[in-house]
Amino acid sequence: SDTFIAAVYEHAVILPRAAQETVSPEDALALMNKNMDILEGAIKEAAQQGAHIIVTPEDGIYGWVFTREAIYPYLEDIPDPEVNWIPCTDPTRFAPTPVLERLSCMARNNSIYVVANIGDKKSCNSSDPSCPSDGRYQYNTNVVFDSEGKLVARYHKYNLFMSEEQFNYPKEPEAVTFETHFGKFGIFTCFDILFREPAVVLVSELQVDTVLFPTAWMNVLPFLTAVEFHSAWAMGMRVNFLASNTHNTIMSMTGSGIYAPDGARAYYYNMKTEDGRLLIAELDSHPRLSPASPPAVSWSSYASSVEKCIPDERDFSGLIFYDQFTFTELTKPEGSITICQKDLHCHLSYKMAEKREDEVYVLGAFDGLHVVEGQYYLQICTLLKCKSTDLSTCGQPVETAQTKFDMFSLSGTFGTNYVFPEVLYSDVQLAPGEFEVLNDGRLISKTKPTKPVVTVTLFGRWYEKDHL
Ligand SMILES: NC(=O)CCCC[C@@H]1SC[C@@H]2NC(=O)N[C@@H]21
Repeated sequence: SDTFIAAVYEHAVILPRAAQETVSPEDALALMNKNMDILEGAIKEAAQQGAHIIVTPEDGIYGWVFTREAIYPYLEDIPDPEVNWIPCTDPTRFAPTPVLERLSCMARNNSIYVVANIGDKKSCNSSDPSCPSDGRYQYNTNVVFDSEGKLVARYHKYNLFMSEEQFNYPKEPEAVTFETHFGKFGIFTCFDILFREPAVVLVSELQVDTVLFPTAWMNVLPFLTAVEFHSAWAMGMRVNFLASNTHNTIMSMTGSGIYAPDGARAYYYNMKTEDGRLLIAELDSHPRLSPASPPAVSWSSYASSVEKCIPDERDFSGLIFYDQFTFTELTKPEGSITICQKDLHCHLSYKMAEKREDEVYVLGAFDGLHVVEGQYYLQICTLLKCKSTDLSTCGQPVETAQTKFDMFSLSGTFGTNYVFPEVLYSDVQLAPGEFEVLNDGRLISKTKPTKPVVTVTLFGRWYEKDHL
């Protein structure tokens, strides 16, 4: 088919009463069934609305903050999909797997692909020198069932966040794909998105059309809020991206979406209530073949051609999420300015509808290794609103703005081809259809931006530099 209907469900997970305590297998299953009751409602509704596939969140069936022992009763031994198995019709073929059986039946009974995140366990012994002392590997795992309930994909998360002490790393990254009549799919989980393997391999080498992305994502402004970063990854990598987040406002977890390469088709961000939400939208099955497919981008072309920047005494430093940026203030209502850090030169042309006295914007550059919660090399050019008119607040999280821009054009001399374009309006709103990336690397407003701007950012990841 040329198009398909995608669904993602943001789920307010029912958490175990004390995730640090070990419960019986019966109590573990009872909690998982409560979550699956809600997921089943969403799956039925999605199927009724014609969806071909639905994604549910990471940790969506049992929650988080477990110890290694406490999560054990929640785990099932998930076979390799090669075994060709429909748990719904053949539940006793392997060791008891009530969660796989129920998920498989939800897919089969509703004729829809179902994507879920659960825990896998694999026993091992001393013949394996890496076998953990408790005699088992435990993996954070995504599973996919096709519309007949067959297990078609199993993916073990490779980039665990802050080590996720309850889980093991798989020995090698797994690039998991499967084919459907509505395109080729790849799958990875949450923190994986910041690294080359398996995320970039799936898109750049295995050429998937759509990425399935269960996540439990804590939002961090100004660049790493879920809807902002995940939609930017879809655009930068030129794939469809189905992001299903958990919903827990205390943990700043909200933000799910159905993203196409040219912008969001549907998204949900809600820090006001504890409601989950089903999103449904139509996507191209093969977005690269679509006439709307954005062109390949030469990211540093434009910025390399403009006047080089000369450090100015008014430039200053500030931290954004532990990284030291170099900033320059936008002092005029319109203009063209540059800022540099190391090899990265960032260039901005802009026009504000009016220059307000009570809001300050800066252009910032960062070229360096981010070292908090994992190491990853970044090159970032950003236009952003400061928290107050005091320049020492520039880089602190800001959600709202009142300044409207008539136009913006942002570019940088990136050393990497992996650059994710972000535009975030006031109140954590995206700007689908209102901006684009030109093939010379400029991120430009297509029309006059309709809402006040919080940030316009080119977020570059330079994977080769992570370990230098
Ligand atoms: N479950 C996960 O793997 C969560 C990782 C996503 C967190 C993103 S990536 C780095 C930022 N730090 C946060 O606290 N949230 C952001």
